[in-house]
Amino acid sequence: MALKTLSAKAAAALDRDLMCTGAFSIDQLMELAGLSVSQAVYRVHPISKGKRILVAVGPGNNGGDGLVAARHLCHYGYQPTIYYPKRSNNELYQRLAKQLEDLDIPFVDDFQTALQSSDHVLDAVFGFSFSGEVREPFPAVIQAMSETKIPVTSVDAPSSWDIEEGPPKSGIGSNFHPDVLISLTAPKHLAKHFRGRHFIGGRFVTPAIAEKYDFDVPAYEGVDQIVEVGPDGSRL
Ligand SMILES: NC(=O)C1=CN([C@@H]2O[C@H](COP(=O)(O)OP(=O)(O)OC[C@H]3O[C@@H](n4cnc5c(N)ncnc54)[C@H](O)[C@@H]3O)[C@@H](O)[C@H]2O)[C@@H](O)CC1
Ligand SMILES: [K+]
Repeated sequence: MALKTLSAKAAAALDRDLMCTGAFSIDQLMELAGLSVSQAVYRVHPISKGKRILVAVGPGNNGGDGLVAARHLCHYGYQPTIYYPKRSNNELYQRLAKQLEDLDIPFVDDFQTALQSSDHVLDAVFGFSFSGEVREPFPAVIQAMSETKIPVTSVDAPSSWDIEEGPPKSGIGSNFHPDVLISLTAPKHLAKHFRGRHFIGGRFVTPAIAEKYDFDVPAYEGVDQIVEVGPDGSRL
C-alpha cells in the first residue's frame, strides 16, 4: 500500500468541488478542519504536557483553520496565544478572530518572545496555496519554528515546504521538520517527505468525492475526527 496524495492543483479543485457540487460552505469546511486540528493537538499533546499553545496564523484559509482550532483548544482547557500579523478584511476571518477575543485569548506581535513561554506550537501559516519564497513577516517565524525545541504541529503542510516537492533545498524552511502533520481531507504530495507523526482529518467526504480525486478515506473510530497513519497511509 502506498500513501495516496494530491497535488496543490487537485487540492484546490477538490476544495471548490466540495463547495460547488458538495454544497458545503467555507465556514463549515473550516470548522471541520479546525476541529480535526484541535483533536490532533489533544492526541499528541494532552493538557498534562502543558497548556500553552502558540498559534502562528497566516493570511489565508490555513490561518483560518488555526483560528478555529484555537477556539476548540481553549474550550478543552488549553491557553492558546495567537500570532496573526497579516489580518484579512475578509468577514469570515474577522468573525473567527472576534470569537477568540471574546474568550480573552491574547493576540501578540512578537512571535519569538511568545515562543519562549509556550509548550506547543501550531503552524497555521501556509497551506496548499503557498508558493515561491516566503515573504515578510514570515521568514523569521519559519526560522524560529525550525530552531525551537518546542514541538510543532503543522496544519495541512509544513509552512514554507513546496506542496509537491517538500522541504526547500536551501534557505528558509530547509531545516524545518515539524513533529506532527495533520493533513486535511487528503495528504498533499509533500507528505511523502514528512517523517513525523501524521494524521488525516476529513470525516465528511463522500465515497464519490474520494473516488473522483483518488484518495483513501481512512477508517475513523468512534467520534474521532482524525486518524493517525504510517508512511504508507495505513492506519496506525
Ligand atoms: N477541504 C480542505 O482541505 C480544506 C482546506 N482548508 C485550508 O485551506 C488551506 C488553503 O487555503 P488558501 O487557499 O486560502 O491558501 P493558504 O492559506 O495556503 O495560503 C494563501 C495565503 O498565503 C499567501 N502566500 C502564498 N505564498 C506566500 C509566500 N511565498 N509568502 C508569503 N505569503 C504567501 C497568499 O497571499 C495568501 O494570502 C488548506 O491548506 C487548508 O489548511 C480549510 O480551511 C477548508 C477545507
Ligand atoms: K501550515
